[in-house]
Amino acid sequence: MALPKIDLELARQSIVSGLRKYVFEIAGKRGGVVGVSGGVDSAVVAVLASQALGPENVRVIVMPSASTPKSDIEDAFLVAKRAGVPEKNVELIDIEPILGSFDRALGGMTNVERGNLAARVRMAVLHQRAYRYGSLVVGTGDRSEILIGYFTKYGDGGVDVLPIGGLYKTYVRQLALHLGLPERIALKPSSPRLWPGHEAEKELGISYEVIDEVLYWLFDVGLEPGEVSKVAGIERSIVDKIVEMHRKSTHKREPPPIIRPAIRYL
Ligand SMILES: Nc1ncnc2c1ncn2[C@@H]1O[C@H](COP(=O)(O)OP(=O)(O)OC[C@H]2O[C@@H]([n+]3cccc(C(=O)O)c3)[C@H](O)[C@@H]2O)[C@@H](O)[C@H]1O
Ligand SMILES: Nc1ncnc2c1ncn2[C@@H]1O[C@H](COP(=O)(O)OP(=O)(O)OP(=O)(O)O)[C@@H](O)[C@H]1O
Ligand SMILES: [Mg+2]
Repeated sequence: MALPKIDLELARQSIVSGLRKYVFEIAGKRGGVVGVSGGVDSAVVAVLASQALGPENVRVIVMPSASTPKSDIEDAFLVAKRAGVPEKNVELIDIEPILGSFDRALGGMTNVERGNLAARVRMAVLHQRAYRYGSLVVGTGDRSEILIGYFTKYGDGGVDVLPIGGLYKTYVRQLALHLGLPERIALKPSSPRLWPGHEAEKELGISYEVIDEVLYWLFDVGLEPGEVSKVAGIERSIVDKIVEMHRKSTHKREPPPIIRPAIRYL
């Protein structure tokens, strides 16, 4: 069985009104800043942020590195246009020189170290811009990535609000089509592009179709792993791997534990 269908228009409306309320009323800010990559998550968030906050109150920052394909940069600009964000609010910031200076200062890095650093450099840029414009950093993490910990701690995880954090990747793709985004973007294979050729499903070793179905049975229905395997017809070892990804990434979803000192007032 595949994931059940959802009312996409209801999801859209509730995210738009929730985001508007959070940014303007609860946080008391003027707008939102979004890092747009050319991938589906940031495309959907850019459009929803524009609908929620007004296109003139949204800033789009495109931040390629050496491992970003040119076609992604073009898609990112197309997304900003489709979201109606005025050209003056769209910025291209090449992060390669910033990464280069870290490389020199740190004496070289592995692919993974450099990739996670790229995510943290983007986070730092987004917060600098957000502060300047009296805005919030609008995050692009989806429910699948959050539940399995597939994001860089204090990198793409270092955001102020998560409009699609309650939607599995499968639903984000459907919402992208519902919002009228091009199929090329809505159906683009998910890729963090943290190193050349880096693709999410290759690294994870499981497709999002399977991940989302397992997460649905575990977290929405509340079944045990053995039951999930039977109901979904998915090998037990795959279900266990997803459960393990969730368990091992608990620290990414929670604030750092404070080690409580023993205090005796004298
Ligand atoms: N048990 C524990 N309790 C508290 N903290 C713990 C910890 N274990 C590790 N840590 C800390 O966490 C750090 C490791 O976490 P982290 O730095 O995130 O590193 P890590 O989870 O190893 O790598 C990030 C993963 O997210 C993927 N990613 C990143 C960015 C974007 C996207 C995307 O989909 O676009 C995907 C990336 O491909 C990679 O698989 C360690 O350096 C350590 O500081
Ligand atoms: N080149 C980039 N320019 C601007 N922001 C980026 C860039 N690469 C990554 N980001 C930011 O990091 C986030 C995490 O990347 P991620 O790859 O998970 O999202 P995505 O590309 O929008 O969608 P998908 O996960 O399907 O690839 C992006 O949504 C975006 O906010
Ligand atoms: Mg991507």
